[in-house]
Amino acid sequence: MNALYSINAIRTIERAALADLPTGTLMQRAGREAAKLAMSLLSSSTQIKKEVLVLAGPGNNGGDALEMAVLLADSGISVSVLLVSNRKKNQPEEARQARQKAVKSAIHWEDALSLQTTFESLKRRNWALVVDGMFGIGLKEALTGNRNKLVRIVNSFQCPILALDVPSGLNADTGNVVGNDSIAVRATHTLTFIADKPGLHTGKGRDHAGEVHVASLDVDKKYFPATDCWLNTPELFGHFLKPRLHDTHKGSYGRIAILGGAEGMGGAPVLAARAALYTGAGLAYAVYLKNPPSYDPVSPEVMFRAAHRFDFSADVTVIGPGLGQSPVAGNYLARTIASGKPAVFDADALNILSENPALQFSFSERNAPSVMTPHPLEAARLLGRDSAFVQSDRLNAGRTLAEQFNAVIVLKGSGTLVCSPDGKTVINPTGNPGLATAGTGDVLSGMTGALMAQGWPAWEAALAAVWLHGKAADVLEKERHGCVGITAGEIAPKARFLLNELIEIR
Ligand SMILES: NC(=O)C1=CN([C@@H]2O[C@H](COP(=O)(O)OP(=O)(O)OC[C@H]3O[C@@H](n4cnc5c(N)ncnc54)[C@H](OP(=O)(O)O)[C@@H]3O)[C@@H](O)[C@H]2O)[C@H](O)CC1
Ligand SMILES: [K+]
Repeated sequence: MNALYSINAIRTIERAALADLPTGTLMQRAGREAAKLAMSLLSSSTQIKKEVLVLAGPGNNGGDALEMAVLLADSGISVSVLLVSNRKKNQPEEARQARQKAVKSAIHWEDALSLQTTFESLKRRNWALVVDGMFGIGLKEALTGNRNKLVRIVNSFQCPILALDVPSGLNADTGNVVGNDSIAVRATHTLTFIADKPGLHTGKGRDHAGEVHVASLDVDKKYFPATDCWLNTPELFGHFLKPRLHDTHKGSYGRIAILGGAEGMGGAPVLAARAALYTGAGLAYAVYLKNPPSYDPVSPEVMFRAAHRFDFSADVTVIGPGLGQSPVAGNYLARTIASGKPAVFDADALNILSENPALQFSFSERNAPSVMTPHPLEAARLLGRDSAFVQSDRLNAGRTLAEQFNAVIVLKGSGTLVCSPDGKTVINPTGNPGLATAGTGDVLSGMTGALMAQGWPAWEAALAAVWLHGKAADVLEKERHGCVGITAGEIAPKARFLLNELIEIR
């Protein structure tokens, strides 16, 4: 359903399925599905003469592209193919057969020998659609030389770009561009084969893959191994979306305390506490290390306390928003870890933790439900690495932290990950760059804590909070005609609506 599979798993499935099918079956199916999607993209093009450029690589990804090109040409569409590698040796058998078929079709072949002239002519033409069938899951190294130049040209085109299986240059496991600072196709649409892949949805994946479509190629479910990786949907936390009973009171929905608010950062706990109330917590305290305000006129429902009067009796503590890294903050972090109560660890709580091996040890010994919500730099500090390391393989970083700290990890960023200590990974598809603004992390930690305070397990609370937080930003983006200028305080009221809507439709 929303399962995601690694390249290795896809290879295993493909091998098993191919062994039971005549040669070329899956490639022909891939070509047919690609032709269908290409036709539908062309049908919304306003161009009168609809010319399609197909880039076909040396392997089976190129074979898929040629199967598709033949079908388009057969139906009267003007198709030009550029063979990205003319190599005939070691060509996979299916790809060789696809090329033989293509040679006999009405395809126009671009000159692959005088590439510089060809590149110049490609730039001048007004394509209705470009299909990227250069490289799929077989790409091994960065795209260099002429391939790099070609991708640069393709990325400058204004027309729809349809990537087959994976945008060339993107690692389908990690969502990183192969060769780090190299290049990958920026597609508007990706048609991925057999099953969906994690790298299309996290890191750089979302920017490169565009709208992702999955074509299973009718591969029987019996070939699919169990997976531990999914895209986030409300089905994953649906069990806890329950209407409230009349005979309940505020205590039934939990008390949450947000611990932070060092000098100069007093807004962060308020944002988190408000978000907790909007997500249904019965009572929310904003606990300040020093000098709490007496009340917040905008949200007088939030109760303010000084940390020295806080006794960790709340059902859930969220520690981190505006916490700072003072020794006092460190003491409260140690007490939260030792409290034996469910807790969410965010922001400076994570920074303090990353510098303190003794705290890390006591953290890993905790038995109470724990959620950590690092952004890539905080995750990097916890791992003793840099953020480039985290971003180069976000799944690996999230899974490592979950195991190391025995906590649910929410690794924020494009395609936020939720990882559990028992190895499950969920990638969140909601959200947009409007969330890249101050305070949105505080809102997320407040929302997560609020669901835990209402009795949700840490895993489902994190999944729901991340999904609702992103979806709220998507709703705001639609309403405002763009994602620029979304502010953190706007998110929780929208998330409240979405949460109630999910409960209602269940
Ligand atoms: N087999 C089927 O029926 C189906 C396959 N599908 C599609 O197949 C691809 C995977 O195909 P594969 O041939 O394994 O790999 P690719 O086409 O992605 O690319 C491999 C070729 O690319 C060369 N290569 C790799 N990296 C580079 C690079 N940096 N620069 C230049 N060339 C590169 C590689 O050459 P080698 O010499 O290293 O072997 C290969 O020639 C999959 O993505 C699907 O699109 C479908 O699933 C349908 C069924
Ligand atoms: K591709």
